Amino acid sequence: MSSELIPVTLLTGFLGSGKTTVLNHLVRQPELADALVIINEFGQMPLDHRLVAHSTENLVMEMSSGCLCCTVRGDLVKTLRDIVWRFSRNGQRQFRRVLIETTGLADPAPIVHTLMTHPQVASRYRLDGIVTTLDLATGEQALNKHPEAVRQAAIADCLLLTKADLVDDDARHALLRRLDGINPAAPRWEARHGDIAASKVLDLGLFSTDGKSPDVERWLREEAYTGNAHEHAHEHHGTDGQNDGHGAHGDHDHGHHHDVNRHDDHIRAFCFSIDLPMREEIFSAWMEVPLGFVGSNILRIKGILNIEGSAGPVAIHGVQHIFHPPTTLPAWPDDDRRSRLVFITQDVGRQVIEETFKALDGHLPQPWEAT
Ligand SMILES: Nc1nc2c(ncn2[C@@H]2O[C@H](COP(=O)(O)OP(=O)(O)OP(=O)(O)O)[C@@H](O)[C@H]2O)c(=O)[nH]1
Repeated sequence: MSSELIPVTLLTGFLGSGKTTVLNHLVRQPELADALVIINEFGQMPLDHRLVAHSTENLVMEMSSGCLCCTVRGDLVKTLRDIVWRFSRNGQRQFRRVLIETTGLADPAPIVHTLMTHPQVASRYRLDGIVTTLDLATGEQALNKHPEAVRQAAIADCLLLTKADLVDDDARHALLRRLDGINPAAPRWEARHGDIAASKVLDLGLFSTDGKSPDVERWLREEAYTGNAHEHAHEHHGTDGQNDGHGAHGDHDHGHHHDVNRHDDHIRAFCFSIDLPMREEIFSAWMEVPLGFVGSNILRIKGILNIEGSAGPVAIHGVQHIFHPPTTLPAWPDDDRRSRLVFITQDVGRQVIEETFKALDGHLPQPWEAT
């Protein structure tokens, strides 16, 4: 069962955005005393933690198939396999969760796919969440210049805004507004000199280590996607204390300048619902058709589905065109039995996805309306 797999947190973020500084703070906290950290072999900063393993990441990957995201990270598979016995004492595993720090330049998708699909990895681990650091001082520049910085932000389950000490409110607001377009649902927290509570970055998935029932509402946050790509509800849901980065962008000003070269102007974030239970074959075909065409342009999909004959909702979760094995949840979170899906894509509008569904099923999915 998914809740029994070892949770893995992926810490990603652009070069120099503060990943190692955050990691050093995290590992000092009791929640992470039994977390094993996998860091890149080339990382220069030492980590003061008893459970550390190293992995290699090839910065340049040559792909004959042309699909970078489908590269299986053989080195990571080996590391994830080996740590289970390397960090065992008297047959007892010494860690309960894993944190992986990626290199700043790497597209994290191959790592995500390795975690989700490699049989030896997926049978033992589950992706708990993708945490992306974004430097408040230079984040806008990184988003302008580097498409991988936009992708890292778009696929995040949680955004850590670092170097808050270096910026004024105007700069902070400008970056937050851009993030409304790139990733409207991920909670945002500010981290000064790496200071962030571990609880903010752990248990971001449907399952928590304490065995609580899945919190679908918090996980899906479809209400944050209402409206089109650049008209999201500015829904804030961080409440407690100094690291809450949400309060800072409560205005509804969408008057940012649209530069045609901005990578994030290609990002679309939307959601929709489907009223009637759907046949599993329809859903599978729907996923295959659009994904066959636009594969790597779909950055993130999450959803709960009402599949005919299934006792509970089926949770799906994909990064690009690779899906975590669907999980049937024990119960619906409320009386609403519609299937609900959220998408973050690059250059693929809602219409493309809707029309493909209509072609298979005969009617259009409905734009989501929060009830
Ligand atoms: N002023 C300030 N500096 C910070 C903060 N967080 C990190 N830094 C500095 O920013 C630099 C880069 O931080 P790292 O933690 O090494 O960033 P990284 O993302 O791990 O870097 P790479 O591994 O090279 O991608 C270091 O000099 C840190 O001391 C912060 O909140 N405020």
